[in-house]
Amino acid sequence: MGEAPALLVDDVQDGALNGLELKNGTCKTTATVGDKMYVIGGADDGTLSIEVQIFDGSLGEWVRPTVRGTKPVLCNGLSAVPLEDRILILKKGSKPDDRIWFLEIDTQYVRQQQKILGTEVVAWSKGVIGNAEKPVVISGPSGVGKGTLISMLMKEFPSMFGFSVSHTTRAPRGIEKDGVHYHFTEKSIMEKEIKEGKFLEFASVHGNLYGTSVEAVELVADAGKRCILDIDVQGARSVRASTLEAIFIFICPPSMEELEKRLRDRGTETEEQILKRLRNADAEIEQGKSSQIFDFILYNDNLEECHERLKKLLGLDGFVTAPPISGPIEIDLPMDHSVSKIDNKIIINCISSGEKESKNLVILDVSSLKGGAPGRTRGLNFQAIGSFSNGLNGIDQLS
Ligand SMILES: Nc1nc2c(ncn2[C@@H]2O[C@H](COP(=O)(O)OP(=O)(O)O)[C@@H](O)[C@H]2O)c(=O)[nH]1
Ligand SMILES: Nc1ncnc2c1ncn2[C@@H]1O[C@H](COP(=O)(O)OP(=O)(O)O)[C@@H](O)[C@H]1O
Repeated sequence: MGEAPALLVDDVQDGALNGLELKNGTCKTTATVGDKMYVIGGADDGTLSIEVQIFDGSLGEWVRPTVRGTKPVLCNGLSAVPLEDRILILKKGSKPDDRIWFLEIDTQYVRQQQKILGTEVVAWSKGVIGNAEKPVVISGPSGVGKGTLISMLMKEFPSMFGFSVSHTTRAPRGIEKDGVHYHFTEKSIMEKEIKEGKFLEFASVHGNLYGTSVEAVELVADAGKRCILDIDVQGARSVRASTLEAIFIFICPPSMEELEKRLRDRGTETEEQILKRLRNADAEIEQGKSSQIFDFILYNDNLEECHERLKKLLGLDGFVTAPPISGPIEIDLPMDHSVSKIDNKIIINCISSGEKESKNLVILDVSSLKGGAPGRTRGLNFQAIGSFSNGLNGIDQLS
């Protein structure tokens, strides 16, 4: 707190209004919300990601907040539009799927993090047009067949589903590969990363630490796929309480005897580990059936039948290959644009200077935002209004 700012207050006050770019060489923009002015942009130390500093007018000092989420990488310019609890950031000259970001300043997640850390917190979340398919959370006791069912689904629909690769402190089994089945890690490293906010959820299961990193879920979304998470009941509860909207499925064994048989026949655990897993299974099944966490309970008696039922509840029955996934719609934002806001509509006035200079409008509707940090902000809608040569003629169509 109170550290020397990369930019002086006077520079900011002279150089920029809300959302306009500063002209001091490094690409920065500002947004003022209440007493706080957020300076967002490239750090002067050559860091490649977009940094955030806050000038708190009520204290008269600069604050360097704790920044959660994956930071966007630098670009040729930024525009900022303050919304109620977050700031919309438009990146100029970036790839189409990397143009819309949100800097959360007072969302539920940010307030929760502030409470834990006792510091000022902001969080990044990438914006997604429309509603991407919800991730699928699969839980159930050890040996019930979660991994088998997930493999079958991914084999049948390889381009549709992507697996969230968890971190774990347990040792790899014979055929397991680091980075594919799990990120095998050390307890001290994982605990440090948990403190740094890199995990969407984590839990101690059968004596080891397991967790889903925000990055694991984002990598699947980046590949345009629907994310599958294989996590325990505690993890499912944490995800349920987070902003990640998902479908929650609990897999039950037909009987405890059959569960024990499957675990023993799998032959991957020592006797001691098998007994620990069986002891934990009772409580997991009870919680899975009785808690309000799960949307569906599937009994995995006959494997093929269970696979079919899983496909049915994911809307995939009858498909030989996966139905086309409605990929992210991309908006084309030219380098030159100006931004304004009317109610819940962000008006982006694009200027493209070709042979004949033309202008067009893109209207981003932010009235139905869903999700957010840690993870994507979904539910953005947009409308493009055709080229016109002067003024803001098209704007009448908005209000
Ligand atoms: N909370 C949480 N649980 C996980 C995660 N990854 C795996 N698990 C759960 O940890 C438990 C043990 O997993 P694993 O060691 O692979 O054994 P298995 O279930 O017998 O195959 C299972 O209930 C998994 O669903 C994670 O990232 N977070
Ligand atoms: N419906 C089923 N009937 C019989 N064996 C099964 C069934 N589903 C899974 N299995 C077997 O049970 C063992 C445990 O399955 P696995 O997918 O590893 O469970 P989990 O991931 O839930 O720990 C594996 O050897 C698998 O082949």
